[in-house]
Amino acid sequence: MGLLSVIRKQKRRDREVRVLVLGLDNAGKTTIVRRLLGDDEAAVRRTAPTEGFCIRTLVLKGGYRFHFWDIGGHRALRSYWRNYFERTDAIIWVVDATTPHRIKGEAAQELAALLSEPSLYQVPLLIIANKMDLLAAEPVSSVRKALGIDAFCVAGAAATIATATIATPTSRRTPLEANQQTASDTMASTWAQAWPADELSQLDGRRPIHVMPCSAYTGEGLSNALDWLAQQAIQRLYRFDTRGDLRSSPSCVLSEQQHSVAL
Ligand SMILES: Nc1nc2c(ncn2[C@@H]2O[C@H](COP(=O)(O)OP(=O)(O)OP(=O)(O)O)[C@@H](O)[C@H]2O)c(=O)[nH]1
Ligand SMILES: [Mg+2]
Repeated sequence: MGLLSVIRKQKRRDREVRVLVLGLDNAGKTTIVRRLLGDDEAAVRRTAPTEGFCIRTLVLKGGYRFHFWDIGGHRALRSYWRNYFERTDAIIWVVDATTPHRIKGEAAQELAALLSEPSLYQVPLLIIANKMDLLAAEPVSSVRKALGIDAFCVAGAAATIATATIATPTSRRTPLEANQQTASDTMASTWAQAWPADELSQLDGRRPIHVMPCSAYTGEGLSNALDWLAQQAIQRLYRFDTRGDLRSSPSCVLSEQQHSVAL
């Protein structure tokens, strides 16, 4: 039995899932993790740049322990990212949707490097287009385009991609979002169909990628994002479990632990 198989077997027994939360500095990684963990409003809204990393653990229904490794995204820290790649079960890549220039340049480059990592091959990737509460936020379709995700498919990087949208209040819509109003409203009512069951059974040998618009401030979109991630990660590690108990929602959170380390 290979080492990977041994590790997988152990993880399955322990129901441990390791999730790397990566992205450029100021993207909103720590805010997202705090929102997911249900921290109080003051803690969610008052973050400081992460100097090293912080591990937060969510226990989801079914006893699955999701360890979120929130790692600092400042340029000086990025060379340390690879120290955490080993035994990763899922990646959350966060972008600040109000910074199209950074998404197209720095973020796209870092993401491309990440996806070419052999140790992360086949690891599910959730891309969060964050800060959708702000008027300056680009629509998720533009974020996806700027990141160059489609090119990974064309280049044969074997990805399955789905994109979802959230319905932004009309008063807060950017001109671009307003143009997409009809499509956006339709998608918002079909969240559950964003990743059909068929898709899950076809993922062997490929990397599932999902692009989700969210606001860590309001929490909008995050529950659905976690839901997708949980299903992908668990399906990958524990493929014999049923999907019935994987539907995550805040009520599925049973406990949490915290551990921080500065580099
Ligand atoms: N308006 C708005 N601001 C946000 C949102 N998420 C995060 N922010 C703000 O963006 C800034 C950066 O957030 P962090 O969560 O610290 O960013 P980070 O990605 O962890 O940054 P590093 O730790 O430096 O890598 C903070 O001022 C947050 O309050 C959001 O959804 N909406
Ligand atoms: Mg941080």
